[in-house]
Amino acid sequence: MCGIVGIVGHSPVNQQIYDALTVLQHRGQDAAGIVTCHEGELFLRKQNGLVRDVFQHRHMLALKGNIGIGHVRYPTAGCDSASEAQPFFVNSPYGICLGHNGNLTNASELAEVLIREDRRHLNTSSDSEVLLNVLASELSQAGSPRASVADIFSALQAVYRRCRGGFAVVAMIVGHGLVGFRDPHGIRPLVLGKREHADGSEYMLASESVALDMLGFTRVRDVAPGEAVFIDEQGRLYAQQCAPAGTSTPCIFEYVYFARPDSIIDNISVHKARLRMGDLLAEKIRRIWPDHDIDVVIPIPDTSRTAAVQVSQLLGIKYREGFVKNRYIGRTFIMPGQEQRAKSVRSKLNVIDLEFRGKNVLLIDDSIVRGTTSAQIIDLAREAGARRVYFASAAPPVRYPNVYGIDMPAASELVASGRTEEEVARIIGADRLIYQDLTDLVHACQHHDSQVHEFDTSCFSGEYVTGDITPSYLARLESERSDQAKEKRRQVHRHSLKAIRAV
Ligand SMILES: O=P(O)(O)OC[C@H]1O[C@H](OP(=O)(O)OP(=O)(O)O)[C@H](O)[C@@H]1O
Ligand SMILES: NC(=O)CC[C@H](N)C(=O)O
Ligand SMILES: [Mg+2]
Repeated sequence: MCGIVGIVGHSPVNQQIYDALTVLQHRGQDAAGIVTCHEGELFLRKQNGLVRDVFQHRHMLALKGNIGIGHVRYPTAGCDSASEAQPFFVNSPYGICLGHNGNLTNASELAEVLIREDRRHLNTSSDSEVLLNVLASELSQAGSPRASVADIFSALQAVYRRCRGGFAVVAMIVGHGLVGFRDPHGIRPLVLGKREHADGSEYMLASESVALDMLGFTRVRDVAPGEAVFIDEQGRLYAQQCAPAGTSTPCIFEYVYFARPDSIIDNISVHKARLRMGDLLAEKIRRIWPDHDIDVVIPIPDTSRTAAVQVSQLLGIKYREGFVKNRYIGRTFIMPGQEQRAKSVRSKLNVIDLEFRGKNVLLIDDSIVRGTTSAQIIDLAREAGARRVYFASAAPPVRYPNVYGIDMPAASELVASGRTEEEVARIIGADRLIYQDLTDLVHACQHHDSQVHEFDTSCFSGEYVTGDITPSYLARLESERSDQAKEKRRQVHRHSLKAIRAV
């Protein structure tokens, strides 16, 4: 899940985009990039690493201009090399830069057509580079020295006809303006904000509203599924529905784990959704286990805290912080390899023994995906002297791959895939395991003014809203993107780099 941001302002945007990326850092820790434009010239800095490491003072000074876009990356396609950091750039037509959150499900077919028919060159295996080239190819049909707003929207209509999958995009056309668009199902989030300046209105697009809050922009609305917006350099906003409005099905995993709790996505407060997840989980525990013997509810920091507070309150059991998190270690789940993920859990979390000693503890997490966190945490709780260790997940079992921008490509790596809840409990070592029901999760995220009635629940249900996901697609994805396949590619990459240096 990447984070994207774009700003058209009346003063330099470099620091503002940097600040926005720091609050979107939880969406991608592998690479970061910013591109700005000043008097028709582009300034780009991108590299692997966290925002604070990628941009030094000298880079910031060089990022001139009142318009720009930024990206933090968590790879879901291609590889994790710096060459695939975003934003991407193509010089023809007009000069276009693009940052993408999501995953195209027909990227390889598109790449073939781009090379064979559109005569375009692709330099990486990134699906985002494919998306940029589809946009460039369609925009080159405009045929005029400067694309009109109508040309931009008609190019986007063609992009929607060609591209499948999940995508929220910010793009910048040199000397012209900022484009934002979102896939026809609205799987990936994109929100529009506005701020008044002495010289006129300023606009911002971002993955999450928290980035608007930080910069003093007011949340105007979410970009609608299949809609495109264009803001020219003078600060005029244009919007058009470019793909037939389908059913809006935002990714439910944003509410479970990805988004910050202080964000509002599709008019749904992530914080409130997580509170309701806690309420419904507590109700289920009460229903199926009325004579439980839980002494204390303990969250697994960070994301599960909101739900855990509610579980404790509704069950009338005390809440205790039993794990202390090292604030300098990032999110484990979005780290690239299993070895790194497993090591990080232990170095990230430590126990306060006295909260466990002699007690029956109920540990709460927002989700169990590979089981990396839960298995280690349960061991820690036992070592700390817990009598019984129960575990509850605020989300249902994750049994199916995600193909829309979350890197869960291989069913075989998901601890609940093909297993019953009892089997998962045995594997992670829990005395009892309780999962949220999917209908309850959906209820927790819905509310009457949100205008969202359905969600992309594919990793829980195996139902893919784009309708193009076949067993052979999933088999190919697994063979290309499992941890094992990625590690093999990294080795080859390392060797090839050595070979180049040796020459
Ligand atoms: O079953 P797993 O494969 O371990 O994945 C699930 C865990 O990963 C995430 O935590 P993470 O450390 O990434 O982030 P957080 O600090 O926001 O909870 C999530 O909150 C779960 O704790
Ligand atoms: N997590 C994402 O949104 C990833 C975007 C894009 N597919 C990439 O791998 O760079
Ligand atoms: Mg966690």
